[in-house]
Amino acid sequence: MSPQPVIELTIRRPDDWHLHLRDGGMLKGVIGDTSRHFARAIIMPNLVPPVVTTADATAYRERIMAALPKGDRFEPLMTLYLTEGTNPDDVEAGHKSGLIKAVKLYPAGATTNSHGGVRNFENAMPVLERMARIGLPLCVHGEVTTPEVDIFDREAVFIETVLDPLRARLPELKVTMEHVTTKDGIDYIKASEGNLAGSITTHHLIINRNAILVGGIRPHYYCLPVAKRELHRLALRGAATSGDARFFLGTDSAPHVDPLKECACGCAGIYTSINTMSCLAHVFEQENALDKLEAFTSLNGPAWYGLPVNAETITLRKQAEAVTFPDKIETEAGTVTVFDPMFPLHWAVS
Ligand SMILES: NC(=O)N[C@@H](CC(=O)O)C(=O)O
Ligand SMILES: [Zn+2]
Ligand SMILES: [Zn+2]
Repeated sequence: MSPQPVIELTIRRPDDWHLHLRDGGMLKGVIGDTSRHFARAIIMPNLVPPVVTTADATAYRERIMAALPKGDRFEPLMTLYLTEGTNPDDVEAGHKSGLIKAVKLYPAGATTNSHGGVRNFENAMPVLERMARIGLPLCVHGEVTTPEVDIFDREAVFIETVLDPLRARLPELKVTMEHVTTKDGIDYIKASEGNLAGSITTHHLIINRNAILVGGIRPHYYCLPVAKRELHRLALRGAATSGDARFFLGTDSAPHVDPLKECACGCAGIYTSINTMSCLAHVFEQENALDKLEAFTSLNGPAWYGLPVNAETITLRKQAEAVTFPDKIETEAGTVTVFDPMFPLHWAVS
């Protein structure tokens, strides 16, 4: 028998444009899984209490750097959590200092730790106007929270009733639609004239909503926005593997300890930092688009955020034996279940 051909792919070192690192023992337990492969990441500010001011972000950045494994090089790109009381001058000063790379909009009640988010958008307009003026991107969790709107429709309704009117009012504002999960979101971004881009997670390229509900309720596939129908997954895959510069990776890796996932009211979030690059190589190979992986993970994001691409590279190698990842990782905060893509992975990062 002839040996299996080795397929190798060298790409610029990737970045993660949407990441939850948490704090304390969880931060220490998960950061190495990101810094192993990724050079930079947009750090989500939904801590308890949230990262609201430039001073909060400065202190959080220091805690992240202190938790980084020795010898790893990693740059956290800090964000601020938009509240109705956010001070535009503080945002501008944080941006000018180089610390703040984006401001994050959570509609109040939309997701984990979003109760301090925005209820009345009028109250956030002064900050949004300032951001439009200084070119600071707004990252949005794009879901409405209206109880009458079905959870599977919340992204589409957000685009129509919140995002589109906001963009019409502030055309200069740069908006990143975070973790796009629907064909509606993909089509909206593709139809935009500019100032709009979208991040796509690893898991939404792999699972549809069956993963959560078929054969039993599976809390480790529950995240927000919730995974949608197959047609939406296919639209996401098409966009991610197209090379279109408006789409880039934001893993939304969102660790919660198992007891908070496996209970009567489980938290939303999927932990993918550790096996994301292997999963993505698999997906891009399935789509015959390995030549577009670098654009998605390493080129389109920096271009959107106005940052240089990474000088270093990583090499992905396809091997005959499956690459194994732990089912769970142990952190000082507790055990975290790792995303199971439900197929064997053969791509290893060397
Ligand atoms: N994606 C998730 O399901 N959860 C995120 C919040 C978020 O990104 O909406 C979290 O912080 O746990
Ligand atoms: Zn979100
Ligand atoms: Zn997130």
